[in-house]
Amino acid sequence: MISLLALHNLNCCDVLREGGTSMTSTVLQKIVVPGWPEDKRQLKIYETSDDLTTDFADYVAQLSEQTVKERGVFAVAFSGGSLISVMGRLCEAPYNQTVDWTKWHILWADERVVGKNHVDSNYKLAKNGLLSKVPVLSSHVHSINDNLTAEEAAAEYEFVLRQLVKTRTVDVCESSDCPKFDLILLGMGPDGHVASLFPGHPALEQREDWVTYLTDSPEPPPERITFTLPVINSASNVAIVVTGEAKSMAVHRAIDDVAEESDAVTFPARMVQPTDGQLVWFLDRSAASRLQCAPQLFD
Ligand SMILES: O=C(O)[C@H](O)[C@@H](O)[C@H](O)[C@H](O)COP(=O)(O)O
Repeated sequence: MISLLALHNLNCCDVLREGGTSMTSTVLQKIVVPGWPEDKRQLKIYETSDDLTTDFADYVAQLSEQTVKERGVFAVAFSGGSLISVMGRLCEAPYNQTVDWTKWHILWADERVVGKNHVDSNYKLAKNGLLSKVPVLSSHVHSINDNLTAEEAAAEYEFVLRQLVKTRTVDVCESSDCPKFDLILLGMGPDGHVASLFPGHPALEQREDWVTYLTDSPEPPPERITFTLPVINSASNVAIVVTGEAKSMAVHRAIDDVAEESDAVTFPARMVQPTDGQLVWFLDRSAASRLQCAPQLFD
């Protein structure tokens, strides 16, 4: 694994080269930025998708253990896409035995407004890829109502979320009054979208609602609901998992300091900046291949 800590002001950073630390990794490279809180932003780059998947499973399992100790529950929000197959590692030993699945409460950071059995359903994807294989309690799986319009489904999902916040099943963020998820798991599209927050779409601007809706998603299916940025940025932990060369330019725009200045307020993945929480990017080598902050990785 190659780990870069603290993503900004990388031009004034110290670079430390260390030996491999995990069983499968070959290189660990750590960039420490003076003045940047190392525990708030991390970028991890892996030689192989297998390295990534295993370290990601460790990360989720550790957060789950620590949070269950502290709060008695673990409130996590999933996205769709390839993230779910990465999460598949959690169904295997040792995680299937060591993770306290009965304490998990699961919501969706975004969902397509289709039936739960539809091939496009993020619920179905997560159910087949993870939830049906581990002892999560069905009463803790909070999926959207698939009998409603997108607008109604978003309003109802926000209501569900408000009830979970009232009981502190989902914690509350004191600075924003938004839900404070223990963990929000995101993928990223080649256009930089996260959850169903697409570049240039008004949903990206939404600051009042916790859950909003789209009927004109640039990517099919057109009708979706999504957490808004204030909810994502109020989480205790956010992980963004990205693999493949096709997303390397978006990774560059989301992370590098040299990217267009306007990207800070228009490029969704770059706008994921948890206020008090921690952000970890999990990348494979191909996805990281255009990162200017780490050219030494690719010499
Ligand atoms: O429902 C969705 O469409 C997703 O939640 C979306 O945000 C996804 O995570 C990205 O498009 C990346 O998907 P891939 O990893 O499959 O490219």
